[in-house]
Amino acid sequence: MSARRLFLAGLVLALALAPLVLPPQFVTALTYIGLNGLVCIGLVLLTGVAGMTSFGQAAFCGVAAYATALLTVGQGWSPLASLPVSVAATALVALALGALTVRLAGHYLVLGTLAWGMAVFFLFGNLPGLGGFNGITGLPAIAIGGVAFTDPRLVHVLVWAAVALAMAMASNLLDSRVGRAMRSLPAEIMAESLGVPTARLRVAVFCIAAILAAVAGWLQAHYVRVVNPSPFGVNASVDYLFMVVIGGTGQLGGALLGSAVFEAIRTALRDVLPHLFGRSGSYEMAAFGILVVLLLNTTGGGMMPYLSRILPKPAPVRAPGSAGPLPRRERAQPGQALLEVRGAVKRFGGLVAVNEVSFEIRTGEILGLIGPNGAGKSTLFDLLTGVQPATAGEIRLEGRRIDGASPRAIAGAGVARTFQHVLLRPEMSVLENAALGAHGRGEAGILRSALRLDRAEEARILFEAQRQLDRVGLGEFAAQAAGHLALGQQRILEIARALASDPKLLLLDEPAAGLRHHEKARLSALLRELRDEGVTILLVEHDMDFVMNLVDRLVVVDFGTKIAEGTPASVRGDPRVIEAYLGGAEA
Ligand SMILES: Nc1ncnc2c1ncn2[C@@H]1O[C@H](COP(=O)(O)OP(=O)(O)OP(=O)(O)O)[C@@H](O)[C@H]1O
Repeated sequence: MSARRLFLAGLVLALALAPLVLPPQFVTALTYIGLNGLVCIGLVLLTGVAGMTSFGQAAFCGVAAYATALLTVGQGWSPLASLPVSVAATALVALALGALTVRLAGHYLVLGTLAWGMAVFFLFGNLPGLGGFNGITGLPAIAIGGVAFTDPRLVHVLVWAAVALAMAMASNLLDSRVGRAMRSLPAEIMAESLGVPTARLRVAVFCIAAILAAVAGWLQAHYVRVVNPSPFGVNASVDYLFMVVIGGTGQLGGALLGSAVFEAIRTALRDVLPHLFGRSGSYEMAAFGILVVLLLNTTGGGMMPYLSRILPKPAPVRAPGSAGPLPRRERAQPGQALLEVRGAVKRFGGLVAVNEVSFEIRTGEILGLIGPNGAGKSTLFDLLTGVQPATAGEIRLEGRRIDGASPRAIAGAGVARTFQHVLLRPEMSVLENAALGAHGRGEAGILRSALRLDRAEEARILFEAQRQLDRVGLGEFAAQAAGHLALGQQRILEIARALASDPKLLLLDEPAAGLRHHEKARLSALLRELRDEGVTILLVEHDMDFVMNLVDRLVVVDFGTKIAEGTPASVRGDPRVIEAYLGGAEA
C-alpha cells in the first residue's frame, strides 16, 4: 500500500473512532464538517475542475431535504426508501436548471445560479404544503437494517462513510477519460477540438455536484429531524463557496480542508469574541469576513497546496507496459484526395477574408498554407476546423462535407489540430494531456469511471498516449506537469495529443512560432518522420525557411485569394508570390 493510501486509511479510521473519544460538541462539529464537505466535493468538481461557479448549491441540499420531508412525514416512507427519490428529484431539477444556466458564460453564469438559488429559497418558504418559513418537523431518524440512527455518534459515522465514498468515486472519476475531459472544460475550444461534448459534460458535472448536495441535504434533514428554508438560502451557498476557496478549488482534499477550517474559524469566533467584546454586539460576521480576506490573501490557491507539501504525494499516473490496441480509423490509399476545399468564401461584413479559395490535400503529403499578414490563413484554418462557418463553398473530407460542421464533429471525422497559441492543461501531466487526444477513441462514461470499471480501456488510452509521447520524443517527461515544459516541447506535446486521436489529417497552426532555431530543426525532422509514417499534414506557417524545406506542396494566399499552388521550387520562382509575399526578396 502506498504511503498516501495508508495515510488516507488512517484518517478514515480516526474519523470513524472519533465519537468514542471526543466530547459531543466535537462530534457535532465533525458531522457538520462532513455534511458541508460532501457539498464541497461537488463544488470542487464544478468550480475547480470544470470552471463553473455556482451560488446555488445550498438550494440543491434543500430540494432533497424537502423531498425527503414530504415523503417521510407526509407519506410515511422510510428515510432509506426516500433517498433515491429525493436524489433523483434533485438531479432532475439540476438537469433542468443546468441546461438553462451552464450555457451562460462568466458573470452571466454566476448571476444565473444566484437567481435560481434565491428563487428556490423563496419557493421553500412560500409553496403551500412546505410549512412556510417554519418548515416541516418530526422527520424520522435514518434506520438501516433495524438500527435507528438516533444517536449523533452513529450519524457521524454514516456521514463520514458517505464522504469517504464520495471522495473515492470523485477521485476515480478525475483519474479517468471523463475526468480528463472534465478538467479540459475551462479551455472550451481545445476540449471541443478533442471531441469532448462540452455542453453535455458541463450539465453532467452540474448534476453530479447537485447529487452530492442532495445526499448531504437528505442526511442533514434526518439528522436534525426538521426542515426549513434557512440552511438552504444563498448565504449558505456563499459559505460553501468560501469553504472550497479557502481549502483550494484545485484538489478534492480542499473540499474537506476548507469545510474543516471554516467550521473551526466560525466556532472559535463564536466562543472567543463574546469574551473580548461582551455579549452586546454581534461581531462574528465582521471578524469572519476579515479573517477570510486575510486567509485568501495569504493562500492564493487555498490551503490545500500547503497541506499537500507535508502529505504523502499521490503516485503520478503512469502508462502500463503493454495494453491492447484502441480502435483505429480506416485510411485512404496514399495520393488520394483527402481534403477538398472548393470555392471557400468567408466574409466579415464587407471584408472578404477568404475569397473563392480552392485546393486539395492528398493522403500522405505535407501541404503548407502561406501568405503575408492578413492574407486569410487563420480564417481558412478556422473554416477547416469548424471554428467559423464558411459563407460559401464546400469543404470535403474523403468526399463527405464538413463545412458548417462543429469542431467536435470535424474532430470526430478524423481531423486533429494544434493551436497557434498552445492550448494545454498545464496542471495535468504530459501523459494525461496526450491521453486527452484519445478521448474520442474511448467510451467509458461517468458511472463506469467512478466505479473504476474502466481500467482496461484506461490502460489502452494511457498506453497509446505514452506511445505517441515516445514517438515525438517526449516519453521521458510523461509524469511532469505540462506547464513545466518549455514552449517548444509544449508545441510538440500538442502534436502528440493530436496523434493520439489517430487522425486522418493533422492541421498545424503556425507550429514553428516562438521556437528557437534548433527546436525548429527538430520539429521539421519530426514532421518529416510523421509524413514518412503516412500522416497527412496541413500547416499554416509564417516562417518561410521552415516551410520551404519541409513541405511537399504549397498554397499561397494574398488578400484572401489563392495566388499560387505547387512545389516549393515552383512557388519560390512565381512572380506573383515574389511580388505579393516576398516583396521581391528571394525566399
Ligand atoms: N472575426 C473577424 N472579424 C472581422 N474581420 C476579421 C476577423 N477575423 C479576421 N478578420 C480579417 O480577415 C482578414 C484575414 O485575417 P487572418 O487573420 O485570417 O489573416 P492571416 O493570414 O492569418 O494573418 P496573420 O498571418 O497576421 O495571422 C484580415 O483583414 C483580418 O482583419
